[in-house]
Amino acid sequence: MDSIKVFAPATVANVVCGYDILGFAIDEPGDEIILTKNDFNKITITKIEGDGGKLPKNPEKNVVSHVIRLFLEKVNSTQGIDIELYKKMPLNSGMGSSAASSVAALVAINELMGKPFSRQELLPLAMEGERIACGNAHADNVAPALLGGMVLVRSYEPLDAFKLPYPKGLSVVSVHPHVDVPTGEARKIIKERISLKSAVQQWGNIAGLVAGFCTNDLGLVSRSLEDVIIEPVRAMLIPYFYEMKQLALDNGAIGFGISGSGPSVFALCEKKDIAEVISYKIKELLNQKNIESESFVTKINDEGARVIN
Ligand SMILES: Nc1ncnc2c1ncn2[C@@H]1O[C@H](COP(=O)(O)OP(=O)(O)O)[C@@H](O)[C@H]1O
Ligand SMILES: N[C@@H](CCOP(=O)(O)O)C(=O)O
Repeated sequence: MDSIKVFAPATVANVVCGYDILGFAIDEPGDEIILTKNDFNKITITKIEGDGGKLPKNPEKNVVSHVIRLFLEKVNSTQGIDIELYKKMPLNSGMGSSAASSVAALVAINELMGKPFSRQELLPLAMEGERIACGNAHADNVAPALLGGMVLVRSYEPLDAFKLPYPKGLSVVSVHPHVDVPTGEARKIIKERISLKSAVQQWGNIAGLVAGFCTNDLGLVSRSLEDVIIEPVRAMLIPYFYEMKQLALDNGAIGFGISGSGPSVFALCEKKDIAEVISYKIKELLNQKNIESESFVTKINDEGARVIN
C-alpha cells in the first residue's frame, strides 16, 4: 500500500464537568487526510484545504507532520511521506480541530506502515500533537477521536483512558458561533486553585455523570451536567452563552455546555426533533445578535477515525 485516506471526527471535550478527563466523538464534522509514500525520505505537506490559509505548511510546525515524524522515529523508519490535509471542520472552534488532524494522520500512517500499533498505543503520540497545538497534551479530544464513543481519561500519569458505555440514540447539537477562542488562551484563564466546596461539587457531578452513562439513567445524566469550576470562567468568552443555555434547557435538552474550550456549545438531546428545534432556536438567537454561526445536529460516533479507502 502506497497511499491511504482517513477520516477523523470532531469531538466534544470536557462534557461540562469533566475538564480534561471526558470527551466524545461526533459523526460530523471532521477532517480527512491522504498520505502517500515518497522516495525522498522527507515528510512534506503538499496540500492543505479548508483552513483559509491559516495553518502552517511547514512540516516542523503542523501537528500532522509532527505526529507522523514521532511515529516514524518510534518504528525507526526513514520513510518519506507526502501529506494532503482536508479541513472539513472549523478551526479554533472547540470541536477538537487539531485533534482530528493529529488522529487522522496517526491512523493513516499506522495503516500505511503495516499497523504496528493499536489505537490505544497511538494515544500518547496524538497527545503530542495537542502539545504543539495548544501547549498542553490533554487527551479528551484525541482519545475519543481515536477510540470513538465516550472516553474517560482516568489518569494521565500513568495514562489510563478507556471507553465508557453511554445511552444509545442520543442526538447532539453543536453550534459554532463565529468568534475566536484559541484553546491555549482559554486554558490560561482557568484558576489554578479552587475551593474544596467547588471540588466536592465537581467530583460529585463527574461521578454522577459517569454513573448515569453506565446505567442509562438520563435523569442522573441531566442532573450531573453541571460545571461550577470551568464554565463560570469561560462563559465570559462566549457571547450570549447563558441565553443559549436557557434556550436549550427550556426546549428539552438533557444538558448543555461549552464544547471543549469553546466558543462552540453543545446540547445532548433524547430525540433528534428536540435537537433540531434547539439548533434552530440558538442559531436564530445568534442571528438576532448579528453573530454568524454554523450548527450540526448529529450523533455520538462510536467508531472514531476510520479508513476511507
Ligand atoms: N494542523 C495544525 N497544525 C498546527 N496547529 C494547529 C493545527 N490545527 C489547529 N492548530 C492550532 O491549534 C490551536 C487550537 O486550535 P484548534 O485545534 O483548531 O481549536 P479547537 O481544538 O478548539 O477546535 C490553535 O492555535 C490552532 O491554530
Ligand atoms: N480539555 C480541553 C479541551 C479543549 O478542547 P478544544 O476542542 O477546544 O481543543 C480544554 O478545555 O482546554
